[in-house]
Amino acid sequence: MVTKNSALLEKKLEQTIKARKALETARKHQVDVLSNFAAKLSLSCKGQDVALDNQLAKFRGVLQKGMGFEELEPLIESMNEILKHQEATINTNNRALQQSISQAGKQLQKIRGLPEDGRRKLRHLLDHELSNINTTNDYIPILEKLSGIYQQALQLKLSKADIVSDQGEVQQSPEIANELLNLANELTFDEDVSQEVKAIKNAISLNDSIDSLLNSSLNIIKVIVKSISRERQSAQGFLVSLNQTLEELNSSIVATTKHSQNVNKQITNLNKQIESKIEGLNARTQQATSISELKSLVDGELKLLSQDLIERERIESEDKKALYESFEKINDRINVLESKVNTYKKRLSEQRFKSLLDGLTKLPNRAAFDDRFNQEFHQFGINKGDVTLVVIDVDHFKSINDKYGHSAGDKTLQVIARALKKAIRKTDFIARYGGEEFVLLMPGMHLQHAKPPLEKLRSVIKSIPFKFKETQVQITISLGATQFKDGDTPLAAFDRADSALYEAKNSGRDRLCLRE
Ligand SMILES: Nc1nc2c(ncn2[C@@H]2O[C@H](COP(=O)(O)OP(=O)(O)OP(=O)(O)O)[C@@H](O)[C@H]2O)c(=O)[nH]1
Repeated sequence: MVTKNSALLEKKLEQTIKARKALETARKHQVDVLSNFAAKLSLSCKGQDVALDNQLAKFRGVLQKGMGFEELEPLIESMNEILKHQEATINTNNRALQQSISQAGKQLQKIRGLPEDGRRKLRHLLDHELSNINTTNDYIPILEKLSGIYQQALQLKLSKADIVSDQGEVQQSPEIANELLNLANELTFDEDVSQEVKAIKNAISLNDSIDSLLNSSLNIIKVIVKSISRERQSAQGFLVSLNQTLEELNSSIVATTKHSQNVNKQITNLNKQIESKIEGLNARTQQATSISELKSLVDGELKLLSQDLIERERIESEDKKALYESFEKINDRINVLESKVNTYKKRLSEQRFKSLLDGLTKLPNRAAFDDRFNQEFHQFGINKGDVTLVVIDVDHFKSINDKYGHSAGDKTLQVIARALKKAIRKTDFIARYGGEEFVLLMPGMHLQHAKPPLEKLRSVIKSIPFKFKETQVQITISLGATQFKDGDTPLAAFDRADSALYEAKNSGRDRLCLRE
């Protein structure tokens, strides 16, 4: 019985030992997996904090040796302490990162001419994505997007600035060439500089290397200096002749005054003479004793008196004649003066008119547009009437220049300008903003109502039968429109129309886009 019991006990013991071994093996496996995992996890935390790195290295060493929990516990405690600080540091860093991303984004928003899709992405990123961040990793896609938009902006800037090759030599700069062309377009002081300006424009469009552009800039400055000095000479000439005429006028008046003073003296003397003769006659008539004596006395004195009176009349009539002649002369000189002043006034007003007119298309230029734009904006501030603003840009205009020459490009701009002017209302205002860009102001026109006439404008241009070098060419325009709204600034309104134009360009050109 005892043997049977002990055999049973032995068997149970064996089973228990086996179960315990299986449990230990499973436990060891679990501890190995966990240790491995903890070691990997600790490696991924590496690099955040030196003290934490040291503790983690020790931690991994202890795990590798398979030491007990007693050795791990103090390490875990000190790492916990470090991690607590680490969390606070990460939070502060994240806040700083968020702030700097937001600042960088706002800075980017200020860049003019950023493509519309970049501008939209940026707005979404700043208004929504940036405020929905929970972990540091969430910043990564945002930073990627931001760096993409930065690249776009950088490209935009680079295309505007000088591009220097790896070898250090300055290459082409199409944007500067554009600006110079616009400047050259405004040089329309006198007919005789128009040929020079034409030659400069040709040079700019044929070669936009920095050296050649510098040369063209120099030539533009020379034309300006020449026109200014001619203008100054002409102003000086006018002042000299004005002065001369005034001097002549003055000496005429002085001579006339002197003459009149002389005549006055002569007449006063004669009057005195006549008076004393009358007095003498009076005294002698009282002494006369007979009629015959009285008669001969009066006869003699009257003869003398009448001679004096005739003399006085002669002097007076000569004086009148001299005065009349002198006034005639003065009048002539005043007339000459007046006509000189009028000629100069006319020239000045022509100059002002010309300086507000684009030389090539004869449409108002950018300066004229700025004047009118500010005026309309001011008016809008007072009466809040509808004003639609449209920016119009000729599509692929560069290729016209490239394929058919700059003169063909010029002619195209003239034809388009004429067609645009013809197609708008009398109350609208169109100007050449620069290059192949036009701006249109439509006072009293609501943006939605502007759609049909603007679509018509687009199709009018599209249907012009351009022909270059025997080739029929269709030219299209893209339009971006907006309207003034409360709280606007001229710049904000213009930017809206401009970004609507970008949208029209980016979505295929030959179209109108509206931006409320
Ligand atoms: N003939 C001529 N060309 C001009 C004048 N002013 C600017 N340009 C040219 O206009 C072209 C404008 O080109 P881009 O700004 O690249 O635009 P685009 O070719 O019209 O293309 P999209 O606007 O993108 O459709 C440049 O080649 C300028 O040299 C001008 O007065 N006369």
